[in-house]
Amino acid sequence: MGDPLKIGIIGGGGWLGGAIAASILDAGLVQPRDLSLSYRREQPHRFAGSFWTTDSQRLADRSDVIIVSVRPADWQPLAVNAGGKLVISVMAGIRLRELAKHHNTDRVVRSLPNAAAEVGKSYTPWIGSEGVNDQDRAIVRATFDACGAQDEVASENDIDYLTGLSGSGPAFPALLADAMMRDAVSRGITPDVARRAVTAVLVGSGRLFEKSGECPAYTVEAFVGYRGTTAAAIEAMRDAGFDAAVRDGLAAAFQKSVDMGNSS
Ligand SMILES: NC(=O)C1=CN([C@@H]2O[C@H](COP(=O)(O)OP(=O)(O)OC[C@H]3O[C@@H](n4cnc5c(N)ncnc54)[C@H](O)[C@@H]3O)[C@@H](O)[C@H]2O)C=CC1
Ligand SMILES: O=C(O)[C@@H]1CCC=N1
Repeated sequence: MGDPLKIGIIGGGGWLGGAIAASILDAGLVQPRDLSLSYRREQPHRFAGSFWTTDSQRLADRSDVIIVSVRPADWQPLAVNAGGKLVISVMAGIRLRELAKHHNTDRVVRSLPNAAAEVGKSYTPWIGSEGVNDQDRAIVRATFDACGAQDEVASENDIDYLTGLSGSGPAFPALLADAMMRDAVSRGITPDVARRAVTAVLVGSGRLFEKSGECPAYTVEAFVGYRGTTAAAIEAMRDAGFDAAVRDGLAAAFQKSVDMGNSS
């Protein structure tokens, strides 16, 4: 890649922008002095040695790669001319064509990390426009490998679907954890014990999946095969509509991403 890479993150003061900044600094993909971050109101007290600004055009002018990490509703008023540079969007819904037009560049990437970027465990699907070259692809891979794992996917339709599945994904175990905790507390378990138990279940099962690499269906069937407490729980949850609730939730997220693209 030759000269040190200069990266700018528009919305670097936010949740995801800050997580990406921390990950790429930790990975040594960018040096603090070569990282620029823009914010809207109050400058966050992090990333000492990097360049903070409220002027996102100035950020773009001093960067080779511009990551756009503002909320979709804040993107239309964001007037930043990338002048042909590589622009990587992490925004839900916004399509490649609109990104290219809006930022005056044919080198655009649409990506969708998730909140686990904060702990280096995001999964990030992405797709590039025709103008994206091999060196750009290497930068995108390095950026999102630093945040966890990444895949280049075949279509923007895949991104719309994965926006719900993996982009929104960390919210779903949180939903399950919340439901489990509330049930436990309603049955007299102390909130402290309930929280420790539920957290251990989530972290432990995630690690088990990562280690074994086995298909979730196999794990479920193995538990069902015991014909014990787990089978009783799984069957009751399925009878109450668990699979349909997941399917409907993912369909709603997919449709929302498509609708956001249509209205951007
Ligand atoms: N948080 C998440 O789990 C995920 C978020 N995303 C996408 O990432 C983007 C950012 O989301 P979050 O970080 O969660 O939101 P956030 O609200 O925490 O961060 C956005 C930041 O952009 C700043 N901002 C807005 N307009 C600006 C401007 N003109 N110049 C400079 N800064 C500006 C805001 O002040 C805020 O700090 C969204 O488009 C969202 O769709 C994608 C995947 C996961
Ligand atoms: O909820 C959202 O719209 C964003 C995109 C995926 C996760 N957060």
